[in-house]
Amino acid sequence: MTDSPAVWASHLRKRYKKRVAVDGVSFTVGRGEVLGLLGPNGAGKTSVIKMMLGLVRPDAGEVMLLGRPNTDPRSRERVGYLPELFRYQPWLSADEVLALHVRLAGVKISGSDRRESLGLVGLADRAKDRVGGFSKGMQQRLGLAVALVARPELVVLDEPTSALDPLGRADVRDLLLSLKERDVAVLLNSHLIGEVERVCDRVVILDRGRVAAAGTLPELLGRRELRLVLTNVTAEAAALLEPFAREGDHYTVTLPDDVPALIADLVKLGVRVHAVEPARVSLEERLLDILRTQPEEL
Ligand SMILES: Nc1ncnc2c1ncn2[C@@H]1O[C@H](COP(=O)(O)OP(=O)(O)OP(=O)(O)O)[C@@H](O)[C@H]1O
Repeated sequence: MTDSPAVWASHLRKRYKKRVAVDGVSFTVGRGEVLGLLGPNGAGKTSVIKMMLGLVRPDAGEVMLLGRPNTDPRSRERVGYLPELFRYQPWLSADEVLALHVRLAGVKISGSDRRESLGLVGLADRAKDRVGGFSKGMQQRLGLAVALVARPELVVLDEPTSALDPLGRADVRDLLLSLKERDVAVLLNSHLIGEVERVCDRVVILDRGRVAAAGTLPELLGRRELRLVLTNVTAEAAALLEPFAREGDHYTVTLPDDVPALIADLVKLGVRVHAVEPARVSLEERLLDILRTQPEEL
């Protein structure tokens, strides 16, 4: 079963009363792949995650988790989940919360492995402290430890860094990269686009319940650009740059095959070249582009 994808979701659909929250969403997450789920508020990301994990019943569609239909409880044995809204038993210590989840998962994980999980999320010295006294960020770290403790093959993280400080976010990024190295698949729902851009192999962009775009980062960000700072740009030189976007002396053009040749031609025409910088559209720019060009009524 290890050659089946970690997640295979096909044509998921969910309506809440009159509101269609998810409308025909399909995607896969490969083994060891980190898939980012992006989209504006209310796009349907959490609904997709909940249907995927069997927490919400879809109106239509199917899901296979780690090679088993998600209607089979065994499909979730090797799945770790950090929900968007988390709350752990305030009267338990961090270690007791982990021990409880290990028992619920029905796996054998030793006390030292539990401590290792707490160490991974920076809570090693708080194992015996009651969760009720934890800050929100510490509770989120604990949630990550809960998601990881039972050695999952798939980890589903719904906004895992919403309560974390910048250092905590960097820790989570490292954690995600180490999961990837261990061939653990990750589905990451995050509004922090920079985070998604840094760790995800592939991205699915949802808008109003539908997949607006999907692909690897190079596929989504394919358009490469060259940014130049130029003065003395004559009409003849400008023709060489077409099509371009201009802000003052800053010109953005499609990346040409031969950058030195373009620069040499510009210089020959008397243009003064102050800076040349190849650039790629950021995921944020691309996301806004995609969402703005979506038809109003889908
Ligand atoms: N239990 C529910 N009852 C009624 N409507 C719901 C329920 N859960 C979600 N919805 C609706 O479904 C739509 C999608 O919500 P969902 O929480 O999946 O979006 P999201 O992309 O995760 O949003 P956010 O980024 O704000 O967390 C929204 O219009 C929401 O109001």
